[in-house]
Amino acid sequence: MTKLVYLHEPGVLCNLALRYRLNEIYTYTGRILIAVNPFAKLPHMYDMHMMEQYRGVQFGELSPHVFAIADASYRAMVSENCSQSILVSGESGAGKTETTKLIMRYLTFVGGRAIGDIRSVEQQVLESNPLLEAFGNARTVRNDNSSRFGKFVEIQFNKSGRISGAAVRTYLLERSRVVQISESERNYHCFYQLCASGKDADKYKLAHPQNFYYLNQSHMYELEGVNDAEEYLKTRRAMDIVGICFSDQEAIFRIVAAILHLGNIEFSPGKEFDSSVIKDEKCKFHLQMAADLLMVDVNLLLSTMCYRTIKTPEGNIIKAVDSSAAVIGRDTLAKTVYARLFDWLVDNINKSIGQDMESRSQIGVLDIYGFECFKYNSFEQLCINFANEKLQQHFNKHVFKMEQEEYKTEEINWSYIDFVDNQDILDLIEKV
Ligand SMILES: Nc1ncnc2c1ncn2[C@@H]1O[C@H](COP(=O)(O)OP(=O)(O)OP(=O)(O)O)[C@@H](O)[C@H]1O
Repeated sequence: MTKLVYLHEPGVLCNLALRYRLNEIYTYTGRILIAVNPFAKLPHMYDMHMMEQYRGVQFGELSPHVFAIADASYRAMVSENCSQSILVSGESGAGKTETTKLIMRYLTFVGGRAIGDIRSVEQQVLESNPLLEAFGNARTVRNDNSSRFGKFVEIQFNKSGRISGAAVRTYLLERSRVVQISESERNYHCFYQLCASGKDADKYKLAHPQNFYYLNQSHMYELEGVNDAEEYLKTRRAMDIVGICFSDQEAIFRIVAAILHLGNIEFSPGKEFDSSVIKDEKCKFHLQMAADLLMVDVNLLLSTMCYRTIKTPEGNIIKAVDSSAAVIGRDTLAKTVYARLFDWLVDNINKSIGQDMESRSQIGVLDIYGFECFKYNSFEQLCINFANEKLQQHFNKHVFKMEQEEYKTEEINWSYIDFVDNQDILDLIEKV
């Protein structure tokens, strides 16, 4: 890209389109790799032979490839003894998650664990994917399996450059999706999986998703080529693999079911001004189910939604709230419980993969949503766009400065993947 005479948007797009037509999905802009989603399986691009070809080769010598980025990152870590990060950014459906998996595959290839290890870290991280996807992925208008959270996978290495552990950190789970979905989209996969699970669904008094408010705001219930009942079994298997015991698995799905029942609780105005009561018998049933599944007192659960506590220096004042505030309380509870469940799952996955607290250095792969702009944008879009802006500023500062010196290019904003000092990324994430 840097060899273009005029580096402007039409030139960049034309170059990408021409290369794409020649089946060249990767293009460099200096040290940054642009990947165009092929939406087709290209096994020859990622096989063992290809990995062998890129191993240890000077960056830029071979055709642009995601393996070249991973290799340069690995070599920089070994030779400079400094942790690295690879940032994978782009809009929804661009191919970030697939790219992350390819990077991990390559890193395991060059830095595979010592002989004797039964399961590689890549295997372990990949095996935990169905679980993360069941609880953190959903159908959007752009992608049937869109990750609704950011992910930072840290691959840890010992002093001989061998993988010694890994950890997955997640950011910005889209909590609002639990209680609100747009037309043609779905809530998180786990809800539909549980509804389709047969005996387990009966146990928790669940039925078709159209019966639950948190699922029926959009009329999209099924995904093409996906059987939710089978996916449920896969999620259960993934839980077995990461060592979540049967009773914890039961607790997880009790919480998922409780959230669906919570969503069906409606309120009517109470007798007193600005107060609310539960609407009818049907809602009472869902309230009782939610309380039973969460193992909490039913009256206490109701009062957490219909009342609020104001803390004053003189003590707490308990005040009734109107029915619309009670709905907000209900939704907040559902979102918080779900987000905590997700964090708990991530913790368990990390325990199962095993971290090396004494690792010499690490390569972090950040897979994070790109800029978003919808008809209605919420606080989440602000956070996502802010995070992207900060990351881009960082790259513009560190990477483009270097390139400008080298190639005299102008600053452009683009989706990129690249490697930088790992500590910078960690500091940045903390700030964001
Ligand atoms: N390198 C690739 N080769 C073949 N297919 C790909 C590749 N990258 C992406 N795809 C296809 O594109 C789809 C979407 O990719 P992916 O889920 O990685 O996007 P994403 O950027 O992570 O999206 P989101 O932000 O919504 O999670 C994949 O399911 C896959 O079919």
